[in-house]
Amino acid sequence: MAKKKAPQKQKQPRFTKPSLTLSPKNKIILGSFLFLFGLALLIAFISFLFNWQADQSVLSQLGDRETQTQNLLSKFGAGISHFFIYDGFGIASFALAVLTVTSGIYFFFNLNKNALKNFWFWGILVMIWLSVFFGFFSGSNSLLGGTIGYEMNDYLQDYLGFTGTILLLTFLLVVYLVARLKVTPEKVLAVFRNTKQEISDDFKAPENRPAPAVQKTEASFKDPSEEKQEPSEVIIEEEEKEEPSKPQAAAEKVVIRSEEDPDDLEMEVETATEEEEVEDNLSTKLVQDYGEFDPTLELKNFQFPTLELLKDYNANGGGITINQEELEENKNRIVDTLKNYKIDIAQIKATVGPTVTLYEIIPEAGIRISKIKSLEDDIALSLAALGIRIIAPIPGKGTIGIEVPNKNSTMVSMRSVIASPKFQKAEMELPMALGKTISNETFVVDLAKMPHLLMAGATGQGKSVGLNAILTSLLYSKHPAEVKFILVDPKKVELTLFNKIERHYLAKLPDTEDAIITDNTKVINTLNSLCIEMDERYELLKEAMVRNIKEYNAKFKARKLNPENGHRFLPYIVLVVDEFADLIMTAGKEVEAPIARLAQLARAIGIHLIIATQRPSVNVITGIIKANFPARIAFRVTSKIDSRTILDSQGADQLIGKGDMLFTQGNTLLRLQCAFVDTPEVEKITEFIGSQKAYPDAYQLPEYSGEESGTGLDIEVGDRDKLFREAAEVIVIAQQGSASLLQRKLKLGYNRAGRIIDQLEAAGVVGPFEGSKARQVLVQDLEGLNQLLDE
Ligand SMILES: Nc1ncnc2c1ncn2[C@@H]1O[C@H](COP(=O)(O)OP(=O)(O)OP(=O)(O)O)[C@@H](O)[C@H]1O
Repeated sequence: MAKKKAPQKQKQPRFTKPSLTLSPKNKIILGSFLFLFGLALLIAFISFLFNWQADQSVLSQLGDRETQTQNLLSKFGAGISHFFIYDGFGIASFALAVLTVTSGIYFFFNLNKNALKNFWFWGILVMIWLSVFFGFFSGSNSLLGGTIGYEMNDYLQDYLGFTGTILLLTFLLVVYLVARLKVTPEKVLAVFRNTKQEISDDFKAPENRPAPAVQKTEASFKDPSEEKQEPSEVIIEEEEKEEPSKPQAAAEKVVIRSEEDPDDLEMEVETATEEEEVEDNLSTKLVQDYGEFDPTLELKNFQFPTLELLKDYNANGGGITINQEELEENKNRIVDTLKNYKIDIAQIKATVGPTVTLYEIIPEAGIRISKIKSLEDDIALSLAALGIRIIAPIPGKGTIGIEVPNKNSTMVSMRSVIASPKFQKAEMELPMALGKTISNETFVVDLAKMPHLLMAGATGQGKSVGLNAILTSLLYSKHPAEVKFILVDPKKVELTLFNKIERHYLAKLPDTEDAIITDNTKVINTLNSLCIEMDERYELLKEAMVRNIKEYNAKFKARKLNPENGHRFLPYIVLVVDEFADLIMTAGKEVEAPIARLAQLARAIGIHLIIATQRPSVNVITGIIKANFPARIAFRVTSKIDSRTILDSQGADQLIGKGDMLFTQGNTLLRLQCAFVDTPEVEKITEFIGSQKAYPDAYQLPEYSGEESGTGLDIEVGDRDKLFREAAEVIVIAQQGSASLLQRKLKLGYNRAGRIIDQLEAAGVVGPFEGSKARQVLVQDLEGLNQLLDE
């Protein structure tokens, strides 16, 4: 299949690296020299075979002009042939001549140099092998192996003996056949089988053979019986290809005519040749010259935060402590309680986690699961513990689970999850180390796969810590070039620490001061701007003919997308809203609509949303939002109804708080202990990052001026941009009022293009802002424009 050609308008990069590669002209000169030199070697070698004895006596006088030699290339021929054949590798030296001729052809036609290197490598090996092999016969003819072949053969025979040398040469031959000619036992067998098949086919009657369609057509002109007796030979002539630049899939024409009867009707057979792959030359060349595009280059000395910045909470005490007494006591209570209700247990097993212990029981046959489930409160009463959860049955296992909180829970430190191999080796786009599971395994998920996360929990149950844990995970795994955060914090205090990494990791609207958004009206603008970014990204993906951001960035890194056409490396954007309820209460539909739109569409283009709320009621987490957030985290909530709103099932109301949480990605519920990261730790991390070299500014989101600022523009004529007139013409000709068009055509930044659009609106060239659609152009043609502007 033909690969996509590099964009037509691709230009040479601005700086050209001094290159050692030959210019096309020099390649032709070198190619012809090598070709002719190789040819001279061939002629000299062949001539040497016949005249070597005659010329041998004059070898010492080759410097003398009067000396006569028989070699076709005279003294040069005699000398060089003697050097290579007699003193060198014997007749195997012909390989050198062939290799030189081949090199000439390769340079002349500028063919793939890697293949040439391969030729030389294997050619030299074959030459040495042949020379050693012919060394066996050097006694009878000293030209066969040459002096080197003879000596090497002699040397090998001294150490390995005659048989050993033969075995070694055979082994090397096998290596050559397998490594170079790719001969495999299967292929050898297939060749044998084919030959056998052909022989047996020959014995079969010709009419039994399925004749190719073309032969059938030809046969219809002849007497079939005649043909049966004397199958006429056909000559297949390949017509010279007239136009080498014809499309690759063009059919190859073959003329078939009978040799017996030259007057017989000629028939043209067309067979479609396989489409050749069009090498994406420019991108391959760019990658060869400059290497793959590296998005991290601008901050190439950026250092990821070190583990030392995180506190080691388990340093003295370490890990989970198993309290045998507590386990035994709980087990007995569970067994006794169930026995009171006439439920016998066949087996019981305990898994101790950081905060809860899971008791898995297998009841005796005939016990109804619903009966155990209904005893939840009774078991909780008898264990005198909060937060007991019964999972009946545990999905994927034939057991019933009873989760009982530990008396002394163990804190899961952020350090332990970040240091775990699971996180360190995670091959994910946006890895998040959320915490540890009940079996004490580190739990890491990919935000890019989720693709959006809804987080809820009553106040003080660990939401903010959870958000910090997620952000910390991303800071520990992603370079500032790869991910950008938009932080919305109506509470104004939770995420302020991240201000320090504004120019590394944050994204914001142009011309705004704070990157962390605390004002609800700004949230609306940011969300709408993010929608514009989303549309732009989809447009870029469409142009690049890829389906998602991963493929797009891979293509961009391989330099197959031209930055001059607006293509750029796309970082992931993670929008974090700390208190969604507050937002929806004040802005309502205005935020719900863009959030729903982003949630529905943004997954492919690398925009992911994390939304946290204290109040998981249905007017906050509306149906449309819920439908688009399949991944959910629930910390402890106060009522069963809230639990249902977040998880679609109860359970979150039975959690014990302090980071105890339930996680779902649409199917099963998983109980996790969230990793704990304290404010001073976050502060240290952000300080560590913030003190390093940063980008000049935060990542700029597309400008969105909001509806109210779109009207009543009053821009002085003198304040118009220098490119105002040119921009107006571009817009009128294209009849499309979009800033991105100006960006592309006039190579402007987004801000300047946006400003020009505002000026065009004020001048009456384009209509008002219409959301993500292009503005209406109010002037029909250039004449109209001139008239308008002259006024
Ligand atoms: N994973 C955890 N491990 C241990 N303790 C935790 C964990 N998460 C939270 N806590 C404890 O709970 C307290 C409150 O957590 P956090 O501030 O995250 O609550 P919140 O849900 O954000 O509350 P609010 O909504 O009022 O901001 C923390 O100060 C901490 O002591």
